Amino acid sequence: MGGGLAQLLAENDYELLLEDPSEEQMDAVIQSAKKTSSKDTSKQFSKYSDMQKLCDDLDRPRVFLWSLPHGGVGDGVLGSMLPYLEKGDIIIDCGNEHWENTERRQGKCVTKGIRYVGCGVSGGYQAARRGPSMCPGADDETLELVLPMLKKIAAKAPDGTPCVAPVGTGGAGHYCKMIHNGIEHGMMSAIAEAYAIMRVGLSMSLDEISNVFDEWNSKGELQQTFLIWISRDICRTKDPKTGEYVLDTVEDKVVQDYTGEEGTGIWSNTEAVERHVPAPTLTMAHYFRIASGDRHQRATIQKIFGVGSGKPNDDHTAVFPPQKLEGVSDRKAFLEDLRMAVYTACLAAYCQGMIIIDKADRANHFNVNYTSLLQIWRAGCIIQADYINEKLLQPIYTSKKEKPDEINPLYESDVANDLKRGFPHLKKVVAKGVEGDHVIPALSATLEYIKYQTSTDLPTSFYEAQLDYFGNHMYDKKGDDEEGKPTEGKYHYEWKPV
Ligand SMILES: NC(=O)C1=CN([C@@H]2O[C@H](COP(=O)(O)OP(=O)(O)OC[C@H]3O[C@@H](n4cnc5c(N)ncnc54)[C@H](OP(=O)(O)O)[C@@H]3O)[C@@H](O)[C@H]2O)C=CC1
Ligand SMILES: O=C(CO)[C@H](O)[C@H](O)COP(=O)(O)O
Repeated sequence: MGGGLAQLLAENDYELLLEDPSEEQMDAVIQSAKKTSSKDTSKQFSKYSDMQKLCDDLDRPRVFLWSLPHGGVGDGVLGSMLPYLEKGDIIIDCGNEHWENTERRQGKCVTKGIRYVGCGVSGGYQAARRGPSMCPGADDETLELVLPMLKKIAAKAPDGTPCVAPVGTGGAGHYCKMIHNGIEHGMMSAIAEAYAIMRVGLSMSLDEISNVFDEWNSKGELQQTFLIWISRDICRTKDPKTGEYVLDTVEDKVVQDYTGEEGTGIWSNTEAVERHVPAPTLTMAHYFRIASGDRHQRATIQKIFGVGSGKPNDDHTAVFPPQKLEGVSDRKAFLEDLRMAVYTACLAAYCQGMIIIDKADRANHFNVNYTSLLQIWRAGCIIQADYINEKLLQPIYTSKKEKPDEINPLYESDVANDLKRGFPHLKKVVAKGVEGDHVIPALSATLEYIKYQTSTDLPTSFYEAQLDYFGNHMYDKKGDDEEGKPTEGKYHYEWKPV
């Protein structure tokens, strides 16, 4: 990511002083720039292995931009620079850093007059090279200083507006990028689940599935959705050396949460729970990927259930294998159900993410600029979804000039209508999927979400009774609920007098 951003900055006429633990990596960046740049940028790069020398050689005001693994690495790099930094220097942290680390570092820097920007970057390594979506958070004055440079390199929406804008103060940029990734995980899971339904449930070939994704991407509610258009490409990509579909060679495990490379999935779900925001599309997608990550454990459990050898590499099977869907006489109609089911899950993921941001915004005084945030997500990012962003969410957020106490997309009739419209399609897909033993965690969780989030008659009356029975936790009587925040119940019943 850092290498791509460096090349992009060079192409935009900036001079780059590179620093990396590996000289080879710096050479690779310079070589890549030679091959891929629209002009000769080789004279704009120089390599450093000594932080003091790099700091001395940089023109004032000095701007440091890095893209590092989160946590200790960033702390270490900042620690190695701090002795040489001065008032007015600017650091732009483009990694996926935890927002609390960002705020801690901002606190550390501010005492020396150093400006620290927490800038989430999205779009992957290719966008880093050609134009990413960038989500910077810091005080207004600092953002004003860095925006001209970031605007030059950021992705541009079709109307030319750069996908970078001031998002908020403190750790707001990294916070919003973290939730971007949470939304991304919900969307990815729903699409992966739909892929398997088509492949196994409808016995479709990869080329056929690719065509379906292409159609979904071309019009309607999933139009210009990054994850749909890359799904089209993933399904049709063959390795020219072997003639095999690359997808058919990919093992079924997502390991990022185990390796500690990334933390955004864990953090966004922890945030949801801690802020009391039901976000089941995000959370079920996350549980699904952590279950997938430990293939050895799955194989062991499978053997105990009486299937397979227990060795992760021997088998690609299941105790309850997904089946061809029964009773789908009209494939075209079912594919339309599937399209709407995926759209509904993607929309729910967006809503859940926006609600988490809203809660955190008010609790942490981030002062999030939602119009900026949605502008940032218009192009160059993984959750680009034109209909959801431009047709549904932008009108809602731009109409709220005076920030109300709470911005909740579920309170908005256009979003509500779409979730209502998607519900019967999602229900059909989930019902068929359940019948055929398909693995559909994000889709089924979204169906449940829509049901419970729109009901005032839930089985949780029974749950509350259980809590009161064993724990004297108190309950409210029907009709007692007061407007406002949830409060402790007023009644206890001696269910089993001693
Ligand atoms: N990959 C992606 O699609 C995206 C990644 N991100 C975020 O960007 C950041 C970088 O990701 P990515 O480029 O994929 O990761 P890489 O592992 O490719 O790059 C990490 C960089 O950090 C350097 N580094 C590692 N350890 C140290 C250390 N102790 N001291 C100094 N430098 C160190 C590495 O050096 P060396 O090259 O020598 O190993 C490398 O240059 C992460 O925070 C990631 O979450 C954000 C959006 C998209
Ligand atoms: O930030 C990203 C995209 O937006 C990166 O691709 C990141 O590596 C994805 O990791 P994770 O799935 O663990 O969030």
